[in-house]
Amino acid sequence: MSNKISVLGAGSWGSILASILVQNGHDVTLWARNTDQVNEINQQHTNQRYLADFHYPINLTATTDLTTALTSANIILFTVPTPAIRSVAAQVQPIIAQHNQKPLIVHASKGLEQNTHLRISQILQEVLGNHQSGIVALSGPSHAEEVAKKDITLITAASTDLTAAKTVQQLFMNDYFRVYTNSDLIGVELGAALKNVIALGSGTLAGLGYGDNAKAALITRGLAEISRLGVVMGANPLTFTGLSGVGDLIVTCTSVHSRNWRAGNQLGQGQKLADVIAKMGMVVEGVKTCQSAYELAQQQHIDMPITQAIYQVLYQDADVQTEVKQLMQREGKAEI
Ligand SMILES: NC(=O)c1ccc[n+]([C@@H]2O[C@H](COP(=O)([O-])OP(=O)(O)OC[C@H]3O[C@@H](n4cnc5c(N)ncnc54)[C@H](O)[C@@H]3O)[C@@H](O)[C@H]2O)c1
Ligand SMILES: O=P(O)(O)OC[C@H](O)CO
Repeated sequence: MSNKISVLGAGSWGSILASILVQNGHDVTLWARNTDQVNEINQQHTNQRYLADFHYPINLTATTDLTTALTSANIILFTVPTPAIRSVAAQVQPIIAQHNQKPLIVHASKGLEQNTHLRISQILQEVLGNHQSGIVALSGPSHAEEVAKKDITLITAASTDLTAAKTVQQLFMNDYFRVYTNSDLIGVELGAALKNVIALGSGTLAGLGYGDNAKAALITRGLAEISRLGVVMGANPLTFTGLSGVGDLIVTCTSVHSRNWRAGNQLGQGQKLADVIAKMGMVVEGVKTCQSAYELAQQQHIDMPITQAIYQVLYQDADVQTEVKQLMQREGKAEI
């Protein structure tokens, strides 16, 4: 069955997810705020700033007009960075309030809101109000650059409403993109958000010249602290052994495609955070989410030493090498 899908946000992830949906036979409109970018997608079928040299399906159309993008959409996919979710949802809300049927709300973003510490589905629920079916989070190890090449990619569609998760699974499944379902929305969203913080740390270690032992140690102990916070927040600990947990942690902590890893790498080489972010020109979600994760850990009295060290570097101008030393010199502990 063909669906009418509105994809909000035309960065690397939104534009490639929109392409998959078009390839899978759906009627897709991509919404972006930048006119030049929309013209480029519609006329050249490229999006050079975000996915250089990739050609989008010719029947993928883009618009800067949100009302046009949302017209008769039965599914809305949010793919803007976390800090933009609330403002974009606030623009969507009055438009879909006029629709006879409530669209299914899906998001593919990875982060926690600053100050409120809310997960993305919570922000969407707050702004859009109750929906007939639950909000679905799409998450897992998936760099757009590899999906563009149709490399094999496996992700998870998570919702408290399994029917909604299965609908999203069917939308995206094809011979290179395989989607599982998961009812643990909290665990999937927390795994997605918190892995970006650990990936900043992994890049930093590489920038400082540490090797594979250090990387494996960081991934493993990073997973331990993600799970500790996740369980207190209501997640199923098993979710962190899945695609949105260890799967995404591995890819983001080891891939040169990762903006979070690359940002950390540059910090480890001594560059300033503001310069790193300015040069990236794309979202580095881990930076803002680190502050939320740090504050949540403080509030919940959860031991998250790696997140704390990264917070000190990002927000308190702490010396990176000193933070690594301090992590290593903590008192001996039991592993589990
Ligand atoms: N890139 C990937 O491979 C990938 C994979 C999985 C998940 N994600 C997640 O998807 C989300 C988006 O990432 P991305 O890589 O597409 O980011 P990006 O930086 O490539 O693009 C972000 C897009 O959002 C737009 N945008 C930003 N603020 C906006 C606002 N207020 N209103 C309207 N548009 C706005 C930007 O103009 C840009 O087009 C992030 O949460 C990221 O963690 C990315
Ligand atoms: O490039 P990053 O670091 O934002 O990571 C992108 C995806 O989340 C990887 O699964």
